[in-house]
Amino acid sequence: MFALKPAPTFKPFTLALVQLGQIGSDKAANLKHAREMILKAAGGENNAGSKPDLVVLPECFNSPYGHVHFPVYAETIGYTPGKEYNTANTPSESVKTLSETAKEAGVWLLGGTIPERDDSDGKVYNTATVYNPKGDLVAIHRKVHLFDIDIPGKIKFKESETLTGGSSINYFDTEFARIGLGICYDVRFPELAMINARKGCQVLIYPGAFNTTTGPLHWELLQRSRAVDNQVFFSMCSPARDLSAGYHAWGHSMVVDPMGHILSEAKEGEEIIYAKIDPEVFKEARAGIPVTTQRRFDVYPDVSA
Ligand SMILES: NC(=O)CCC(=O)C(=O)O
Repeated sequence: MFALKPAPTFKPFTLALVQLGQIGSDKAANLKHAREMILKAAGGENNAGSKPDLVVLPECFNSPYGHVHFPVYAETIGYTPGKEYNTANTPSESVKTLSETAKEAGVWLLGGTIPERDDSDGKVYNTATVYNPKGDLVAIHRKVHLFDIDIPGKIKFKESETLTGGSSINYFDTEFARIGLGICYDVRFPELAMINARKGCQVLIYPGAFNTTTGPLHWELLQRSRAVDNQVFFSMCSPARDLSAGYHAWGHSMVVDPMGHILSEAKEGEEIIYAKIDPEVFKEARAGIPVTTQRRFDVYPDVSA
């Protein structure tokens, strides 16, 4: 079992997902647009009725999505988990932009993912970065499971041509919840979500970019499954669909509650969606269907760690 500091008391909060469009080959333009949309999400009118506490961007928001692009757009972050990080001196223009924008907007920001080069090993990762409302970089997650698939006649994709998989499981604490991280294809591996849930995460959020083949089959199914099997809020934030791009993202960013209800869902285009996260729903789900206390680790001890 895990020796951890207790999770923060789960409090109501508002989540905003930015289903970002206009992601092209000009990184500076991508960053500029991302900044505008974060500020819009943080300041604009919304159906949740309050300023969001946490804003989320999609996977690979600063570059086109494809293995040939990752090394070209990769930036060095140099973040060590648990160590203070000075974003004022960061070599990464994406980290600088996200840090400044989180501070300007006064929100927590899960800044989607960017291709990250680790100078210590020269490897490139698909990495999510997280900022508090002061603009401090407080957590990263490197995509653990690389998206290598081949569905004949439909889609072939091989992130491992240029990316390396991360090797840690990550979450961050806010004043309203413990939030577990994953990235896109990571959602297909229930173990990752399960471990974060058992570490006390009440909410799991994965920037993602499914496609028009697997999206209609599994995007909603997997999110509702991870939500229900862990009795947590689960959310994925996609880029908008762009049929002129090399990769056609599915869109449909969504937020699911611990009973499997979809609280909010985008369509295909650029859109900001909001959801009120209510801890009562989490408590009621766990009290009514108490699987979190009914596990039989005596029967399956190999997954009890
Ligand atoms: N970016 C990704 O990891 C895509 C994952 C995906 O589409 C899937 O079907 O899984």
